[in-house]
Amino acid sequence: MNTTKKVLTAVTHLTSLYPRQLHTFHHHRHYHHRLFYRLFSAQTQQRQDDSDESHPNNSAISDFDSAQFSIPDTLRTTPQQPTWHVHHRQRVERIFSNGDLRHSKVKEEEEEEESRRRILAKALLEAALEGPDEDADQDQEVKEEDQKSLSVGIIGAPNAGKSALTNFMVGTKVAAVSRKTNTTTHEVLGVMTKRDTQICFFDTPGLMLNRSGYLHKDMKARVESAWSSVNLYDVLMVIFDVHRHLTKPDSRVLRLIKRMGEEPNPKQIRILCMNKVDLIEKKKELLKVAEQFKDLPGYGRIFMISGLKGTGVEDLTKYLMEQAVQRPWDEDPITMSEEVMKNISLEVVRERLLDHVHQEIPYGIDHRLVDWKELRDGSLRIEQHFITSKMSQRKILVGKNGSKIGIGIEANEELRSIFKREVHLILQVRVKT
Ligand SMILES: Nc1nc2c(ncn2[C@@H]2O[C@H](COP(=O)(O)OP(=O)(O)OP(=O)(O)O)[C@@H](O)[C@H]2O)c(=O)[nH]1
Repeated sequence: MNTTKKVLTAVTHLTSLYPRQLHTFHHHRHYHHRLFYRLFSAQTQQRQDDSDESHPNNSAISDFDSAQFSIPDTLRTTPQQPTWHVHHRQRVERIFSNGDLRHSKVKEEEEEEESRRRILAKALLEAALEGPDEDADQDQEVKEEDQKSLSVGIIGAPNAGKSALTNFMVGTKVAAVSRKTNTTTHEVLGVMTKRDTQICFFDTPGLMLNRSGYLHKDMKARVESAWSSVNLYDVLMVIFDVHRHLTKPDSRVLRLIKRMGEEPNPKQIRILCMNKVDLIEKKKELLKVAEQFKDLPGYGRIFMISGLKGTGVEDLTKYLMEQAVQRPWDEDPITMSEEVMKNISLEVVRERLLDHVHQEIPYGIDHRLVDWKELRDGSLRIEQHFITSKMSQRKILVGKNGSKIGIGIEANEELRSIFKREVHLILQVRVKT
């Protein structure tokens, strides 16, 4: 857990404590006050950034605009000021305090202060007791002489699950980043940097064998150079779809597995990954397959995994980490071009949307990045629009009374932690007329 996450966890815990605190320590009048405070803070807020109000897209009719809702600043320890006019507030407070406004206000403030102090002390204590922060050292620079590296070539038939597995290991966003920074002959599928170790995963496309287990003649020259470079990886991971192998085996895949495992390569560790184990109901079947390949001396280990669900992936990652050798890293783990960041911002919102909508984003909805601006304070203003021609689709995206606002809040938090800076994410759902 990185520091931000740790603080967020502490503060989430802190906010969840609030209702209990209200019942335990505060009398009902105070409770009403807090309740109204909450109602006030749900009112429309003024935009705080220096965005251009006259932006052409902003003037368009929008059915739902997340900018109209305040994104809670979870790290703030003092409550946000209500936006209702002070007179309205005082009137409401007077009703609930029977005119004894001053007295109750002082008392409330004292109680609030006391309660804040307690909660903060508790949260800090919990954060301190949580033990060393696993990812915290990732923010620290690792000296070149301390760096360890491992290159892993992944080989398998199309659809074996190479990308899904790499995505699971390194995180989708990181994979997307490294795809773009790739400069090698083989495509970089992903880069995982943990503590002093960096693992680069490479795809090895076009390395298919013909039915007799040899290279296709027509592509021989091109493919041969690819094959020779396969030997340059520290680890070669042969991956196959075990479900397909049990239901509709492909002789070419079988030959590939056999050929790679025929004999040990003194300069390379080879491992065999039986992927998509989640699709196999009778787990005994898996043992049969493992049995089938156990006598191939070329493989140091056989792993049973599901790259999509994550089964067995931790074990595989641990194994790979242990194979890393003293060598400076190849990739800068944190460089991101603006183009990549833009794609990430779209991907994160789409992911969140899928989580909330529980179905595919309806066909025909246009999801666009309409504005990307770095503000003077270093924060990012990102505006994305969903454009649809159907009211029914608008309902799916917006939810009842804008209940899907959570999408924007969660995506905003995630982007903030990926980009390591403040993010103002504005989402709009618009109906084409
Ligand atoms: N059930 C299940 N499906 C998986 C798993 N891994 C991958 N898939 C699915 O298999 C399909 C192919 O996965 P990819 O990761 O794109 O496969 P790939 O090897 O990168 O494919 P190419 O890019 O064609 O070489 C996708 O629909 C994945 O969702 C798994 O562990 N379990």
